[in-house]
Amino acid sequence: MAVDIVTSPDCGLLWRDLDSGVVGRALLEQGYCVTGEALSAEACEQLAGLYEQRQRFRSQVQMQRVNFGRGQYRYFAYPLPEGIQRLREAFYRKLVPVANHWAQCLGLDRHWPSTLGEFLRENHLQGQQLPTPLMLDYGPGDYNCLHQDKYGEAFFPFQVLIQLNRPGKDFTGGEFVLVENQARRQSRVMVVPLSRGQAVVFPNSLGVQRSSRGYSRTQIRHGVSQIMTGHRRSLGLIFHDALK
Ligand SMILES: O=C(O)CCC(=O)C(=O)O
Ligand SMILES: [Fe+2]
Repeated sequence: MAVDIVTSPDCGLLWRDLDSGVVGRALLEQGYCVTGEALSAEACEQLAGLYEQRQRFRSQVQMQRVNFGRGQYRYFAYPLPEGIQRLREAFYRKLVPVANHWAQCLGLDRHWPSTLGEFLRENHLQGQQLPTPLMLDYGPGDYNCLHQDKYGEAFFPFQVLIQLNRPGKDFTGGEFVLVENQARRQSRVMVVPLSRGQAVVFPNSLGVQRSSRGYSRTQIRHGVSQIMTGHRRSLGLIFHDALK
């Protein structure tokens, strides 16, 4: 069946298979969670093609100019393409129980509302009104330095990255990586294997480690290793909006 990611998302698989309990356990035990195929090959191609439609984006960043690495990304403008809006809402709904459990483990005085709409209304009242879903575009030699996507006081503790091309075929290198830092410990690196259409759910900034006395906080950063050959595009879903 033909899909049109712009007007109607192809995320039936996601709603069926993405179980909050499974995601929560993977985040705690492994540090991240890779989903099954969140988007079909056709949906990935359509999404990757949106990058050329300049009017869909509010801004563009040349990563080299701001010392973020090498490559380019664009933040979508509101209203988001329908498919991206629905993906963002669907992921939020699945992740919010995990976020609230996370807050309990870490002793954070935070509670996230059950729908993305409510969460964003709160963000907007705090002045975080700019949409943060983005597409990234990398060519040979490009890379994305380790970073955290914080855009103000309001934040959601997880974010999602969807791989839109075929690793090993459309590009080589360009691995998505996470690095965990914990006080008085050496850093731990996680290289996340992703095929086209798969999504990874990962901590936005604060990680959780089980310790003998319960849970402790870690700092998580993410990035992309250098693309060796070909081109790589990805879709990032960040749930909090950004300050103007
Ligand atoms: O291109 C990637 O895989 C990383 C994207 C990223 O930094 C993000 O979605 O926040
Ligand atoms: Fe990022």
